[in-house]
Amino acid sequence: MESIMKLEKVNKTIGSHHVIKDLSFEIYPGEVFGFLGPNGAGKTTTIRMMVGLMSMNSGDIVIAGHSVHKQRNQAMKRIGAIVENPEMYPFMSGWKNLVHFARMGEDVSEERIKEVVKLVGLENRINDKVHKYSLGMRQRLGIAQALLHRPSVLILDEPTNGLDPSGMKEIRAYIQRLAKVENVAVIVSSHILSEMEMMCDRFGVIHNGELVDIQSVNDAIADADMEVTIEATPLAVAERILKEETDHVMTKNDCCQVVLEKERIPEITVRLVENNVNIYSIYTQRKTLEDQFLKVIGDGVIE
Ligand SMILES: Nc1ncnc2c1ncn2[C@@H]1O[C@H](COP(=O)(O)OP(=O)(O)OP(=O)(O)O)[C@@H](O)[C@H]1O
Repeated sequence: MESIMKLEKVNKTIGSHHVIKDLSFEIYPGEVFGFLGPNGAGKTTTIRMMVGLMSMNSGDIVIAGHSVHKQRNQAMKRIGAIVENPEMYPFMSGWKNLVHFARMGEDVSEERIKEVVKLVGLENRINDKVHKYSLGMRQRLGIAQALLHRPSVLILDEPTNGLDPSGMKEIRAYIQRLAKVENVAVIVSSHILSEMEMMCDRFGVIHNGELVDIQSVNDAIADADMEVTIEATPLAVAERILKEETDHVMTKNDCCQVVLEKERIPEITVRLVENNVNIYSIYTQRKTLEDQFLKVIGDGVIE
């Protein structure tokens, strides 16, 4: 599949600080792409360059075949974004707000407005004034507004920020659905990793302005190490054998806890049994995206 957005060796220096370093990656239609990184990693700077709010020092961003450098207007027409809080008129209804924004763009029909309202599930409340909306509803109205002109890429900076768990769940479901229905590539930035795990198809991790990891969420989950808790006696023997196999061994109550690749579990179980260790139970739990993320960025200290 051909990508819809391509970053090509993007560099940005602010003052004397080299904030973005040779950043290259691609985004595909219909996917939800999580853009992850600790505070100060360069996410907002990158997003500001994607939406044309900030220039690059070198490199290029190509959106639906249009270079942000050479064909800025065409490139920007293909982008929908909520970067800061969406601008809404609180004493106008959601519908009137959308009509107002539709007039500022080209070729947005009433049919299209109805379509985006349905996509974000605001049909029943669209005639209410925006000041009566919950934060989640305002966020969904913002997404509807960003979708009006049928962008190829939708960029949402921290879309679940400030929402309660049920609001977060709702936004997640709408984002996933609209990516598929509209075949739009959605880029979501966040540092809430459990959120990303539930919402995204792929994710990229940026640290100190550099891309340090990019992979599908499914691969990340499949590759994740397992946390294995083994209830065994004699515990001291089990502990000694496990310590020969891995550095990550902890003993708790009647159990040893180790972190291992899944493939190693059978061989280690056999070794324990061969050494006359009695095994009463083995409990395995996959490490989360959060653990993987910390592994990639180390202790998260920004240089
Ligand atoms: N206007 C500016 N002047 C000086 N330095 C800046 C400016 N804007 C950003 N920076 C620096 O660039 C780096 C990247 O910042 P950026 O805001 O892009 O990070 P971020 O990943 O979005 O972080 P956060 O998650 O905290 O929003 C930081 O070190 C920041 O201090």
